[in-house]
Amino acid sequence: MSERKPLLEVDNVTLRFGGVVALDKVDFTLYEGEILGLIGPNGAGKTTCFNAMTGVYMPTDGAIRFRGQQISGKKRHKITKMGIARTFQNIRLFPEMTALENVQVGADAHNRGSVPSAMLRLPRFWQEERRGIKRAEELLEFVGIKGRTHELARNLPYGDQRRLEIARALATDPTLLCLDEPAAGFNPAEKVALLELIRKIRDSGVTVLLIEHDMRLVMGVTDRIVVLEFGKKIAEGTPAEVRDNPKVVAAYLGVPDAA
Ligand SMILES: Nc1ncnc2c1ncn2[C@@H]1O[C@H](COP(=O)(O)OP(=O)(O)OP(=O)(O)O)[C@@H](O)[C@H]1O
Repeated sequence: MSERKPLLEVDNVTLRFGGVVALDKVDFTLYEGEILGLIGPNGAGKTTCFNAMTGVYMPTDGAIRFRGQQISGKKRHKITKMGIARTFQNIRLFPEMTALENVQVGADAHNRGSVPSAMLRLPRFWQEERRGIKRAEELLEFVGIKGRTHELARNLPYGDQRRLEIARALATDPTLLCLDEPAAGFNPAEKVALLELIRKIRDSGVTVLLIEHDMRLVMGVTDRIVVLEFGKKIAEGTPAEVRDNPKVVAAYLGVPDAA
C-alpha cells in the first residue's frame, strides 16, 4: 500500500454556485490502478466534483492535480488529452451515427493527423483512418457490443448505449476513466455484467472513478470509497469501513448523526 502513486489529487476544493456551496473543502486522492467510488445522497456534490475535474467548472478555491500537474481551470479538451475521460449521467451519444462512428469521434480527441494531411488525403491520413477503425472495433469488442458495430446508436438497446458511451470514452486512451452513474436504469443481470466490465477496464491499466447509487455495485467493485454529503466529505475508506461508518448510515437514512 505504501507504494501507491497518487494519480489525481483533489486538494481542499470549494465550489460555489451563487449561495449554494456544492463542494466544501473537499480533499481526497485517487491512486494509480484503483477503483474509487464517489457516493453520497442526491445533491451531495458528486457530479459537481466530476465537472470540476473535467474542466466544466472551475473551483472557487483549492486545486485539482493530475499526475502532479494542476488541471483546475484548464480547458476540457486539454484535460482529455492529459488522460482523463468521462461518461455522463444522461447518455450523450450521436444518435444518427453508427456505434463505430461514435467511438471514432472519441478517438479524434487524440488523433494526431494534421489538417493538411486530412485535406490532401495524404497516405498518412488513410493510415490513421484505418488504425482508428481497427481501434474502434477493438473497443466495441472490449465492452461487449461488437455485434452492434454498424447499427445506429439510437437503435441500440439502452444497456448497449451505456456500453457504447464507455467505449467512446476509452477511445481517448485515458489513464483515468470517470463513470457517472453507469448502472442507472440497469436490471440486476446488467449490473453484474457492468461490474465485470469495470474490473476489466481497471485490469487493462485504467484507473476508475465511479459515481454510483447502487450500493451493492459500489461495495462489490470498488477498492475505496469517498462519501460526500451536502458538499462535504464525511467519510473515506474501504467498502467495509464506509458501510459501518455511523455518519454514512445517518446520511443515507436521513437521521441525525449518532456518532
Ligand atoms: N450549474 C449549477 N448551478 C447551480 N447549482 C448547481 C449547479 N450544479 C449543481 N448545483 C447544485 O450543487 C449541489 C450539488 O449538486 P450535484 O449535482 O453535484 O450533486 P450530486 O451528488 O451529483 O447529486 P445526484 O446524485 O442527484 O446526481 C446541489 O445543491 C445542486 O443543486
